[in-house]
Amino acid sequence: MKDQVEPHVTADGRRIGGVLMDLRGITLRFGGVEAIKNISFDIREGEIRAIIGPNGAGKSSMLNVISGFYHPQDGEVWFRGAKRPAMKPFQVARLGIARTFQNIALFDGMSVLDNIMTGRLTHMKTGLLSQMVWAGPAAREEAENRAVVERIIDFLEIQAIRKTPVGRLPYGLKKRVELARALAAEPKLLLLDEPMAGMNVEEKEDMSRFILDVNDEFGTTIALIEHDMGVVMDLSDRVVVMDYGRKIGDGTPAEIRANQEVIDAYLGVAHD
Ligand SMILES: Nc1ncnc2c1ncn2[C@@H]1O[C@H](COP(=O)(O)OP(=O)(O)OP(=O)(O)O)[C@@H](O)[C@H]1O
Repeated sequence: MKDQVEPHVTADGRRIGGVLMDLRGITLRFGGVEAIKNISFDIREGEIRAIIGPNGAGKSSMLNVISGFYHPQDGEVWFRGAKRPAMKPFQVARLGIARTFQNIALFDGMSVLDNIMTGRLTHMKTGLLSQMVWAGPAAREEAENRAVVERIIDFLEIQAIRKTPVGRLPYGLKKRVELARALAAEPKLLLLDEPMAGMNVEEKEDMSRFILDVNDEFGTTIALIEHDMGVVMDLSDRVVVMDYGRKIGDGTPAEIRANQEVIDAYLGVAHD
């Protein structure tokens, strides 16, 4: 379906724009293991893009290339029309790419609010010292940061737990706080590493709704890895399928469902 890769408005009224991230011929090796084999695909502005594949296919490695945790031996990463040089993850974050992790990475002893505030660090310009003495620019910046965070807390419906230490929260809410922290960075591209892993049906429904709302309301482009096939097919505009480090499918959920190589490699095989 050629028209799906041109800028267009989706059936539900969302605007999909030009290429935001372009991965060109990415190859990543760990010693003798080729985790990613010459893979190319793009992520378009405003879309929800899924990366799927059986265990060990190379999905996490690909997400780690996108977020700057891994540097591919071959290939190019283009972001917002420019070739991205090898960067440290915090530099990639400053470009406007935020992520969540497969295993929740929050500070258990800190409140929900403070955890989400850490997501603003990439935006902070004033030094720690001026923040401590509450000097003018620092106070203004703090107020701006608080405003962004408060909006996200409202949006994700976590007002009631804002003061609660994260360690005391049930799993589904921790995942939501992690999403909130990533959103606090106001990313152009949000990377979600198995956002539904370990969730019950109700929690999955909530998380799906929030992902769709974030994309719709903030216009955030989202790339996600997810094992739950129903969720992937419902949420995504386009899906990349990996198997043994290769790309074996790339298209709309309907195209992926009809792709024989994908069915053989993945969909027909019970997972987990
Ligand atoms: N840090 C590493 N060092 C060595 N080998 C690695 C490393 N990370 C991944 N690999 C290997 O690269 C391949 C792809 O792994 P990766 O974790 O990216 O797959 P995945 O599709 O995310 O799998 P899963 O669904 O199980 O999380 C595997 O063979 C894995 O063993």
